[in-house]
Amino acid sequence: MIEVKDLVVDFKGKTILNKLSFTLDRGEIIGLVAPNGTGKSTLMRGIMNYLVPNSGQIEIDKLSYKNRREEKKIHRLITMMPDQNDLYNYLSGMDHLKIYQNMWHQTAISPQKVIEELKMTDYCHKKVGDYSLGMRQRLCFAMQIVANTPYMLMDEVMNGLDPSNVALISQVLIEKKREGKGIIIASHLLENLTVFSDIIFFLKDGILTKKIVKGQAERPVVRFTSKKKLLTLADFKVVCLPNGTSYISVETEAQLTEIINALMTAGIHQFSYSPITLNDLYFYYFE
Ligand SMILES: Nc1ncnc2c1ncn2[C@@H]1O[C@H](COP(=O)(O)OP(=O)(O)OP(=O)(O)O)[C@@H](O)[C@H]1O
Repeated sequence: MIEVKDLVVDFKGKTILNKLSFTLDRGEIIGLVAPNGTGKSTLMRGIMNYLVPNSGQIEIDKLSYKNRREEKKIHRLITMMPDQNDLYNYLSGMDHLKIYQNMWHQTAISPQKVIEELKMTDYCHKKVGDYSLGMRQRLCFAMQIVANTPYMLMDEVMNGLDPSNVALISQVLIEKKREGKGIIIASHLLENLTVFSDIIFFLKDGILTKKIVKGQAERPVVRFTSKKKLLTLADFKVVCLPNGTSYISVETEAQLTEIINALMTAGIHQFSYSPITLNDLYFYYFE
């Protein structure tokens, strides 16, 4: 289990993480959502001990960064997905995978198997300098999958991938979860995060403010767009999002009927009724 307790990170007097706490079990995926520059990478770098937090505790399977020996043990248990800038243009994809296989020889799986699974057979022997953005991204993901550590941190794993590759990597993530991996994924592809995450956290003001749990339906809402900005409708509070959508929360069936009648009376005939979406929640929390 990864346990983060009261983590504080300040940069130049600005508090980025402010007593942030959470736990991650093996066999669980946490999705991390926040606007650019909020602290997602800082949190991951803190968990990897790539930066020294101002205060707080980080434990990984009860090990902590208290000395070099424990740090080495931790880095056999956890990897952060490499960044595209870490790749060597003059080496092939296969070379990179072999380096990772050697470095994490205690846990590593066969690069060949991963290459087939990620459909990289056609290009894995070519030099990385000739790869497209999406090919490089798949290689970074493949490197972490080869290392095969029990815990994996992934910052923007879907960066630059087309929809087929997003679907492919989502499937691999689900498989990894079934194998018992504990994974944290920061992503701006909100709907995609719901495909594999067990819990999605919104990071705001240095803490995890909103927790969305898979299988627990969010409150239902009636969503609509109207030319005129409405603040209320028949005594119901209307929430106007900056993406042009408005919604009204619905608590009972009777309320639903009342809201629909009010919308019709106001000349609004197009609306939908469903649990609030992750996109709507994002705008509600961050705009
Ligand atoms: N080494 C550093 N020194 C000073 N400030 C830093 C440092 N690293 C990050 N920051 C600042 O901390 C804040 C959080 O950065 P971070 O990279 O964690 O954001 P993020 O949520 O991962 O963003 P993105 O979605 O763009 O990747 C930003 O304001 C950034 O400028």
